[in-house]
Amino acid sequence: TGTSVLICIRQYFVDEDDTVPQKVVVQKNSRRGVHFRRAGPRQRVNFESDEVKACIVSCGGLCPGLNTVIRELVCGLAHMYNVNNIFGIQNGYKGFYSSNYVAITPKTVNDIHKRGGTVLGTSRGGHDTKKIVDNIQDRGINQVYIIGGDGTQKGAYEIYKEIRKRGLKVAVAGVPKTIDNDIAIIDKSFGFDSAVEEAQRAINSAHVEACSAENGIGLVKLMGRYSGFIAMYATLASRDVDCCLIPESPFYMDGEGGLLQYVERRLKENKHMVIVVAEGAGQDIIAKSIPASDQLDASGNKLLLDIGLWLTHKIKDHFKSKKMEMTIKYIDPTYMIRAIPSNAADNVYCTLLAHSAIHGAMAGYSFTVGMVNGRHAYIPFYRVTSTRNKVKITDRMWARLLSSTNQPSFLRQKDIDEAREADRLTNKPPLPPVANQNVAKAFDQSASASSNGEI
Ligand SMILES: Nc1ncnc2c1ncn2[C@@H]1O[C@H](COP(=O)(O)OP(=O)(O)O)[C@@H](O)[C@H]1O
Ligand SMILES: O=P(O)(O)OC[C@H]1O[C@](O)(COP(=O)(O)O)[C@@H](O)[C@@H]1O
Ligand SMILES: [Mg+2]
Repeated sequence: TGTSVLICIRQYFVDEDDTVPQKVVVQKNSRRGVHFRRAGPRQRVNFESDEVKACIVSCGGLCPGLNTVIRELVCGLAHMYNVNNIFGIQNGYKGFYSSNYVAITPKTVNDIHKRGGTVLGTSRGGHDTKKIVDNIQDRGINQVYIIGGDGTQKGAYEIYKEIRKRGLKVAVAGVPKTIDNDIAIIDKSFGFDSAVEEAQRAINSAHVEACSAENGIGLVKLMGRYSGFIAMYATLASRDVDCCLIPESPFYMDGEGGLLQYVERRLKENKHMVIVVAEGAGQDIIAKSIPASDQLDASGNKLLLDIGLWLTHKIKDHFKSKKMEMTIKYIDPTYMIRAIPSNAADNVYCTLLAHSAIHGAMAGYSFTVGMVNGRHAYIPFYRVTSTRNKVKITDRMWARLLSSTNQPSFLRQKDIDEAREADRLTNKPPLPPVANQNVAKAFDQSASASSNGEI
């Protein structure tokens, strides 16, 4: 009924009909395309302040900014909507049914944004939809804030569907977290900027080591299981990198146009070089020489072979066979990067995401919140979970990288054709799931089709 919305946000109400387009670059005669609900405070909210019992959980790997999101969810609920019944779920999804819920207040989270990690703890695996929703129901929780990556948002969608099935008045708000920046639809994920910035320190060290040796090579492995965004942006930011390898762009080692030939040429020209490799790059070529173990982590993610170590050995062996003096230093800064607190830009972004999530949950929506073309929007879960954001090697950004490093593209016509076909397929919108599950509103049975997150 809106009575609990405080004066301070009243003048900034968002019109219920405001939408954010998924695509801003279109052609003159393009169709209208997909639009999402614009995030922000509504005149009509679906909860009274004293009725709200909110909980917050963080899942998956660490990412700079997790504590900022937690802090701002708590402070935003308390200060904007006078909600004071807020609980932390410990150690990820399994904490819903295996640990005590911890009461949190603005006072207890006051300083946490200055620390890396998550004060709530996190984990992989342990998503048991029934047990989680049983606990939500038993404890009378009616707003669930879920911070996590692609796996976590899939889990949030399962929770949301179960809540709908049971007809509960519970809003589920997903806040997308991924240091790899691989979540679809959104412009970029929080923590990404901080990670790119911190990666510069590793690249600088690699450069110093490389420059100080005869034919020195500095090799840095950065995060990026399936998407090479951190590697690409860290390379573009640094200007010291001679070669960037990412999962999306296949490469080969031997022969004309191969990586080893390029490394040799670069050392002859420059006497040193820096290589940045995303952890998911070249997995297919390592698998040819080391039998892949096909091991999975607790969440079902494939455990990767260490491309950095493998490349180090291959490069060393190559120069040994050529009797050419060289030194290679391998740096893996993964956990040092993702454990830092978020930088100023990410802190602002985390704050806005948390506020947008709160406004949406107070209005009764269930969604993943995210910035889409610079505007905050409520995105139906299935849209963010059905595809993964990847570097498009047929796009201008990758072309910019190639012209900045001067590296060969390592691509054969077949690779380019495959990439074009993949782009064509990902540009096809995913089919909406079965009726009713597409609805971004968790309750309010009177809601018509226009209450979808997308319009
Ligand atoms: N398809 C899925 N359905 C339900 N829960 C999932 C699914 N995939 C992952 N999860 C759960 O989400 C959590 C985080 O997933 P994970 O892949 O480790 O990290 P992230 O969310 O950062 O990608 C884990 O607790 C995992 O059990
Ligand atoms: O060693 P862990 O904790 O499993 O994490 C490794 C993975 O975590 C990541 O940071 C991504 O984590 P998420 O899948 O949770 O977003 C990857 O870059 C890396 O592959
Ligand atoms: Mg993930």
